[in-house]
Amino acid sequence: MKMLVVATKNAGKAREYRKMFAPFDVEIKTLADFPPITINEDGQTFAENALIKAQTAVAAFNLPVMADDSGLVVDALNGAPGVHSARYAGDHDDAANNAKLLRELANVPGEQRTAHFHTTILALKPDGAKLVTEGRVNGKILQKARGNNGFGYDPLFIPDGYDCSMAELTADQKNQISHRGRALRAFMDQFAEWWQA
Ligand SMILES: O=c1nc[nH]c2c1ncn2[C@H]1C[C@H](O)[C@@H](COP(=O)(O)OP(=O)(O)OP(=O)(O)O)O1
Ligand SMILES: [Mg+2]
Repeated sequence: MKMLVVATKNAGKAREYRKMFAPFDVEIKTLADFPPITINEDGQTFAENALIKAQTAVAAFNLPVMADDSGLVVDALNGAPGVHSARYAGDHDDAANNAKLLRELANVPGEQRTAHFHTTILALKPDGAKLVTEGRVNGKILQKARGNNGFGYDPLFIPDGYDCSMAELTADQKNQISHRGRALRAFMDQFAEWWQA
């Protein structure tokens, strides 16, 4: 069976990838399955950070790697938190990040609270072959958190066309519409060709 390392330390992402890869003939490992490595996510874009994650992991493990750099882009905040989503409030703390987002948007009325989630997936083989796909989902930022599923900013994000938050969807429902689900479907369309190349 093909073995692919998903270069993430995020348990929420790892859970989503394991579920989405389940129908395919691919064994998924994550960084939790290997001795710890340090990844400096100092890129200016999602694509740069995804490349940094993938290159660091390929150099450490000499295995095919897939990295995910993602985040929340809020129009009224000129695109913040964007590539800084994970450390928006200082350290990697979802509750603190959500609280800061609500504070920053305190005076922004409902119709101006538009936002989207973005994911760039970048896969890299030790021979340098690359595969890059992207996905996004548009929505709005709620005034108050709702729901307990998912992770990160999900309790504050209401996808367009829905009247529940991303954290009130089941895992399957979220994967059907999410930035990550869309990026992964585009990825799987090209996966076999990339793997064999
Ligand atoms: O579906 C999502 N639902 C809610 N929030 C999300 C989602 N997807 C990304 N996010 C947020 C979480 C984190 O604040 C940031 C990702 O940052 P990002 O650097 O890509 O991931 P991370 O540091 O958590 O794990 P890692 O870099 O090891 O993959 O955007
Ligand atoms: Mg990160």
